[in-house]
Amino acid sequence: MRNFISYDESINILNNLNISKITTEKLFITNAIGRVIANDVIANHNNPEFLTSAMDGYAIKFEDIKNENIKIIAKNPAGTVVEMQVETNTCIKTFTGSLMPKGSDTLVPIENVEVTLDKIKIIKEVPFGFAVRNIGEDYKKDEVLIKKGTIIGFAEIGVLASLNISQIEVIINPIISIASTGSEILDLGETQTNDSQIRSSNHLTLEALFKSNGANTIQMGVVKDDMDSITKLLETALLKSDIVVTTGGVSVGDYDFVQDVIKDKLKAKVLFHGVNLKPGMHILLAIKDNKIIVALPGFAYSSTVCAMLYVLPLIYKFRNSNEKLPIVKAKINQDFPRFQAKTIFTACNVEYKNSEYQINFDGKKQGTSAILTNMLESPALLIQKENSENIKAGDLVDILLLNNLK
Ligand SMILES: Nc1nc2c(c(=O)[nH]1)N[C@H]1C(S)=C(S)[C@@H](COP(=O)(O)OP(=O)(O)OC[C@H]3O[C@@H](n4cnc5c(N)ncnc54)[C@H](O)[C@@H]3O)O[C@H]1N2
Ligand code: MOO
Repeated sequence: MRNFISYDESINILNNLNISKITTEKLFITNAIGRVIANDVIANHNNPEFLTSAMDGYAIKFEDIKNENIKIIAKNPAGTVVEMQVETNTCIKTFTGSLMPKGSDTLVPIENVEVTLDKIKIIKEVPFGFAVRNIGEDYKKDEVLIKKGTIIGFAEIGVLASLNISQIEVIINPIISIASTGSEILDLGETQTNDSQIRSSNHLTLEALFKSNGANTIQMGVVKDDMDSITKLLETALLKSDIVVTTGGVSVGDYDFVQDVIKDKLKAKVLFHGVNLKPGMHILLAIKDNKIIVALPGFAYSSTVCAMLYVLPLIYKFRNSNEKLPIVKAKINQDFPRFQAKTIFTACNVEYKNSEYQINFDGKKQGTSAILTNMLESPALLIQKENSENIKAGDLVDILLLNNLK
């Protein structure tokens, strides 16, 4: 008899896995978008380095703010360093991005002055230090600007560029091989020869999910319920990848061979097979030659949910990143009793309204774990833990935001 462990225990086992192989490569910054940075990025200068004008106007000494007769002694375009110094009764015309001239402390915008020949009269006062960007306004020397483990996006690229860093060291993404098993499943374009055959969606759903969440994927396609074919496929996949993910063949049927291949043919170390979880109770996690095998159930909703719960955290581990599954609180619109003594993930709709996430089940189909269409549009998964209370309308519940994983 199979020993079903709790969901929390299965996640603990996953979290305790040691990933020895974390390797890095150097990339030009815009080729590193979506990758995880391997080291902290520390500012080697203040930005700006000098007092800098934030508007077009006249650099003055603040003591002259009520002076109606200030002489313009020079112009100070951005990109130049003006030699002259602002003294009492004088100003220097200064532009956005120009350094503030020596002696000045305040910038009076063009709109606030009347100019007559080479003199200005301030018609609208500004406070001391107006429109002057302080040294280190954006960042200070020695500040940690980007922490290791961060995923590189547009803001990181901009900050790296401002530091004159063209190449960065990033973690090499894990390689995941994906295969779907089942004698009834057909790959795209394969000719259907009898009514029991269905199109395989799992191998492509998972490829998409893993690719958009930081893995390199090897698509192994579909394989029939045949011990030798499954063994060969897994052996090849293990050679090429860090993680192998299969779907189907892990339940109790006569043709559920994936579990037998993993246990008896490959003699992999099984960490668990069976979790008190809905969907995905038959999930199997094993290790073979330091490679991880995740055998997911065949149903489309089950395999997708389990891939999110177990494989995405493995990707985060391999990338040494600070990513986490996007679990947030939401207000539920109806009572929701827990119908099984399991941890249950139920598809719902989510929207952000009145400063909170709100969920409902409008249009969600009920039936088996085969229903993948419940994950279309604006989906989330309601999480009910194994020993949680029945949920009441208006309660704040935990949900997993699915569109953040697209
Ligand atoms: N007597 C029992 N029967 C079942 C149990 C059980 O405990 N006792 N568990 C049920 C649950 S829960 C699940 S989940 C499934 C898991 O079974 P398998 O992992 O062995 O998966 P299969 O039997 O191969 O397939 C299940 C279902 O999914 C369809 N499928 C398979 N592959 C794909 C694919 N690539 N794309 C789309 N759909 C796929 C397949 O046709 C089946 O309908 O077992 C239950 N039975
Ligand atoms: O545990 Mo199965 O994956 O619900 O349908």
